[in-house]
Amino acid sequence: MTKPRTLYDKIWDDHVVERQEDGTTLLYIDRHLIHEVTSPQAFEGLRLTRRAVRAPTRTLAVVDHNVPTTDRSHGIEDPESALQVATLAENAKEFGIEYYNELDPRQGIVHIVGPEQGFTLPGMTIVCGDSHTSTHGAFGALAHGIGTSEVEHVLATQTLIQKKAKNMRVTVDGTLPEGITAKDIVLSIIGTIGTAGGTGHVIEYAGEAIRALSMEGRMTVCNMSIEAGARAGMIAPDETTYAYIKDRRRAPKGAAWDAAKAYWETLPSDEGAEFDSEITLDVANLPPIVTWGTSPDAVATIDGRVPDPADAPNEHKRRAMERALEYMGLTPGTRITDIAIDKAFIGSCTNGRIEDLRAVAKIVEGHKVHESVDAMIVPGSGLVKEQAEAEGLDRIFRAAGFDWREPGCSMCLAMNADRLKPGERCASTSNRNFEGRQGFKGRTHLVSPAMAAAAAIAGRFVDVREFGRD
Ligand SMILES: CC(C)[C@H](C(=O)O)[C@@H](O)C(=O)O
Ligand code: SF4
Repeated sequence: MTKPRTLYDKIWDDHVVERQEDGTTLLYIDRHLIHEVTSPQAFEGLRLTRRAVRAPTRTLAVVDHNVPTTDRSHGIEDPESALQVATLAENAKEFGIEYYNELDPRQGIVHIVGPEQGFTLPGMTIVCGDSHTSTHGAFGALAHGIGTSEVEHVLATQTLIQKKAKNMRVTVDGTLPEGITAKDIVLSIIGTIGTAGGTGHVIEYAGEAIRALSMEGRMTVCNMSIEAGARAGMIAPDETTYAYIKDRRRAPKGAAWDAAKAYWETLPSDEGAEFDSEITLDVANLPPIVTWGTSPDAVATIDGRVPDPADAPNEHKRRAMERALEYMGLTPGTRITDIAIDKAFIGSCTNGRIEDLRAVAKIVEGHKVHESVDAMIVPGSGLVKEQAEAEGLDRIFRAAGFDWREPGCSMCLAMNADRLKPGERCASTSNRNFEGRQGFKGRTHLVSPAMAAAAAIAGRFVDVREFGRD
């Protein structure tokens, strides 16, 4: 009998090109996604050494971080962004890589585009010069971010030097209550294990609450694995996965589909496979989660209050909490529902997919954005935008007073014109709430799309479970 293996073990084993005694391994890379921020020097490196891209068809390039989310049909005004975008376009052309420019309907945030195109498939190794590459793990792939020098290495060789991480399993039991989402699950996981809880590990998410999630929800969970410190997050493929992939443009067809599916079905962790660490959570009574601080593990529940540093377990924690509260402009003991917001941002690779927008539409239909709030919705891709418009969601958003934008990363990280002003407070569906993340001195509260939508309307955080009842 061979030793039972995890999903991670299996994908790893199937991609080893060579392994040295100290564990240093050359891994084959199936898919490489490229965006404008982390690729210019990598292509420059290829040029300097007169190398080609080893496997152009395994590489896909798209602009997302720098693109403005306003009308771009007349070019990009900001010279720096225009240069970043033009550079990617030139590099893709010169090296023969498929490229979606800012006017292409397939353009969008790289982690939304890969799955949409069927470029992301189970059992694959997938990398991108971007930390949220973990998103693709939702398909039962081993997917993680890499640095720019590694981007060059993958472009040139289609391999990556790695050491194997440990296996961690997070089992999420229970049936998710109405109005509670994948975002609340992952924020609650991070709140439980902390931002270093997954360090050195690849997390496999399992359990009935994970199985019940759509692919969109699974992507939201895997997306934030990086915020728990993990190298990657993954979910074993199942019928939900196959139904999402089938007939996508780059997915295998006909006999190739059958063969691929037969392989994918061998991937789930074997019974008795050993995990180096295990966590179990029950979400049957999970309330909506709102972050109060400047780290994604600073979580509170909607019915809770801003915590008091006096209750911190140690001096170091107390200081960090004090600093976070000062930055966030919050006082200990304040009810979360008494926190007023200035902006709402709905979008990002965490929550910029069609299902997220449907959840928002359900909340905002027939309501108006609060007079003191500026609210924007940025679809994760052109295809998400098209789908939302085909369903009439954009009309609901506009009628409620939301700004309906062109796809991109936008205010998730403020690399374009979409940003918070100093002191502004935002209900955001993105994944990071660090100081300055959404603009200098901007204040970010991470929430689910439904919670951001409800806050935009109420002007403060409210419980989506009660929203619209009165
Ligand atoms: C710009 C890019 C390198 C960065 C990342 O790696 O995650 C960005 O996408 C982010 O979310 O901070
Ligand atoms: S949406 Fe945000 S987290 Fe995702 S890739 Fe863009 S900047 Fe990074």
